[in-house]
Amino acid sequence: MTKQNVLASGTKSSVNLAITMAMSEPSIFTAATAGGYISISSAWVDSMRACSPTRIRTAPSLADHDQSSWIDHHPSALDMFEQIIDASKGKKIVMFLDYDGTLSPIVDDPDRAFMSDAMRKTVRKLANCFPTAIVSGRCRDKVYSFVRLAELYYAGSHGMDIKGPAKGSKYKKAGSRGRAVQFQPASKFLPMIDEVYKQLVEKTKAIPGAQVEHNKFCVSVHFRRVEEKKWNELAQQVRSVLKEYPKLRLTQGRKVLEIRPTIKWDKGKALEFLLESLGFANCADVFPVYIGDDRTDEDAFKILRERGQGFGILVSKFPKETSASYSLQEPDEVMDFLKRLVQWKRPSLRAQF
Ligand SMILES: O=P(O)(O)OC[C@H]1O[C@H](O[C@H]2O[C@H](CO)[C@@H](O)[C@H](O)[C@H]2O)[C@H](O)[C@@H](O)[C@@H]1O
Repeated sequence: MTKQNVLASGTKSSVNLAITMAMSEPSIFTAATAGGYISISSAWVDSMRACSPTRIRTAPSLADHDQSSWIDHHPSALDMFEQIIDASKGKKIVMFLDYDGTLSPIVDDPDRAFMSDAMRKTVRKLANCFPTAIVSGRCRDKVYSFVRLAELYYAGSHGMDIKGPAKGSKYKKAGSRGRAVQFQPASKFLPMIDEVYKQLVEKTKAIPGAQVEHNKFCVSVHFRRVEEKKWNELAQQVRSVLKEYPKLRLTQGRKVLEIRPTIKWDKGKALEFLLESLGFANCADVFPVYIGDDRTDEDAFKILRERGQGFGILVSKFPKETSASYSLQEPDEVMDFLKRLVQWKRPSLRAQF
C-alpha cells in the first residue's frame, strides 16, 4: 500500500480506512476488473454516506445508551460554562472559530452560507475581549467576505493561508513592529491546484448538482445537491483526476470531498502557528478554545489535547468520534456560548446583547 494519498485528519474509523484504501492502492485500482473498480469506488460512497449522519442527538427514540454516553463524554459547553471559566482562571483565552457549520448554518449553496448580523456583532465583541481567529477550509478572501471583521486573524484553505489584521490589532506579538502576520506554506502548489480545479470542473459538469469550489490552496467537490445514486459516478470522476496527482490528498467534510497538498499542514498546525504569532509559543498560561463542526477541525482538537491546553468544542447534533472535550448543537448555541464569554469578560456589555 503506498502512502501517496492518505486521509490525514480524523481517527482510524472505518470511514477513514475506506478512503485510505480507495486512495492508496493505485496498482490494484488500475489492474482491477470492472467489478474491482466498482468496489473501490463503493468504498468512497460508503465513506460519503458515513459523513452524512442522520441520527439526531435529541430524538427520544434514539436516545439510547450510545447517545447518552456520548453526551456524558462531550457535555454541552453551555451547561459546563462555569467549569470552563474556572479552568481558564489566570490564563489568557485565545479563540479559534471554524466558519461553515460553526458561525453559519449549513446550506445547500456554498456561495450563500451567510453569517447573521447577530453572529457578526457577537464575534466583533468577542474579538474585543480575546484574540480571535477564523480557521476555515474556504479560500481566505471568501471567508473574509462573509465575516467582514478586519480585526480578526484568518486562516483560509484549511490553515494554508494565514493573515493577521494589517493594523490596529490589540493583539500583536512584541517585536512584530506592526507587520501583519502572513504565512502560505503551500504556495508552490498553486499551479497544480488551478490545473486540478479545471479538470474537476470538466469531469463533473455532467453530474447534476455537483459543484467544484476553488479554495486557493485546495479544492472542494460538493455533493450535497447530487442525487445519491450519482455519488458513485462522482467518486469515480474525482478518483480519475486525483490518481495523476500523488502530491495531492483527499479529506472529507460535510457532503464535500476536499483535495489538498500532501504537506504536513492542517488546522492544528495553523492553530500552533497563530499561538506563536501572538506571542504564546511557550506560554503555560494560554487557554486556546477551538470551536468547529467538521473532520478537519479534529486536527486542531487533537493539538489542544496533546498540548494539554484549553479545549475543543465540537458543533454537532449527532454523536461523532471526536477529540473535542465539549459539544454545542448548532451555530445558535455557538453564538450563545460566545455571548456568555463576552458577558463574563465584560459584564458591562451584558445589556447590549
Ligand atoms: O472549514 P470550514 O469553514 O467548515 O469549511 C469546510 C467546507 O465548508 C463549506 O462547505 C460546507 O458548507 C456549505 C455551506 O453551508 C455546504 O453547502 C457544504 O455541503 C459543506 O461541506 C465550503 O463550501 C467548502 O469549500 C469547505 O471545504
